Amino acid sequence: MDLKFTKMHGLGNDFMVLDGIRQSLPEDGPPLSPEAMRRLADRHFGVGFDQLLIVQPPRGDADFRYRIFNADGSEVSQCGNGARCFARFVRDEGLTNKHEIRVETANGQMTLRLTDDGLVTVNMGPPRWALEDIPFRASAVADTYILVAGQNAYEISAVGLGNPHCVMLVENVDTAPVETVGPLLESHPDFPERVNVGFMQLVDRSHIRLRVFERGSGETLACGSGACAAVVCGQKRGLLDDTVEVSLAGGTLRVHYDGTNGVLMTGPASRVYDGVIRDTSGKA
Ligand SMILES: N[C@H](CCC[C@H](N)C(=O)O)C(=O)O
Repeated sequence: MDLKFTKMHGLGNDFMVLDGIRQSLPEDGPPLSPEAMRRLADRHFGVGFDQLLIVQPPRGDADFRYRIFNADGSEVSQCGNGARCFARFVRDEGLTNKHEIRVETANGQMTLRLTDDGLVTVNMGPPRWALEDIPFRASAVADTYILVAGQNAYEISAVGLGNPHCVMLVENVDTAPVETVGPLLESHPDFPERVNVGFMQLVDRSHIRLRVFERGSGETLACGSGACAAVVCGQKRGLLDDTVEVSLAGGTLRVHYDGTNGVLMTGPASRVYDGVIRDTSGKA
């Protein structure tokens, strides 16, 4: 079965986008076997991607259904950079002529707005601080927690943006222990569904630098939900203003949250090429 796809990225966080409207994909469950997805995610044996995104017809009153799989084959319910690419894809493909698009995810609805400057603003919904909504095992909700891992203790904040995030402050992201502490905390037992791990450097009250070790994909060049998580955690600690520029390895996102409505994330969405998978067994 040939499978058409489009390769896209949001600030270098890259995606394989499958059109589940004009080609038939399973209504639920993975579109391919987890081993086939992992193979296709490989940057030598496959297409190479951080996440696989699926565009599907809505089940309720939204415009589309939006599903997300990490490079390790795990299905998740949020991807901020992917949401911008989703909006760009459905517009470019003529699947909608709307500028404001409502998508349903496993976590509820999100609104994506394409603006005339070619950027996309995603309303990521409100931050979830309740422990069971992250999910995170702690004795009570707090601004920061001490997470013991290996021989060390780390001061982190924890928040849900439709997916779980922990965020720590670092002096300089360039020297942050992302490669070692990232995987250690990603699978920490206090995060029963694992967690995305953000390393945040404060530049000033309206500018941070950020690196994210993503659950199920490793360090990425950018993480949209991670940028939102870092900003709201910084705000909760009284360190950041309502609108913050987030500088990531792949570029800059703008995040706005003033305690009302939802967390608004604005940035670009790029289309790279279209392709066809001839062999979806994952053995090619
Ligand atoms: N790795 C994430 C999903 C992708 C998030 C990221 N690519 C974004 O832009 O938000 C998770 O397992 O929750």
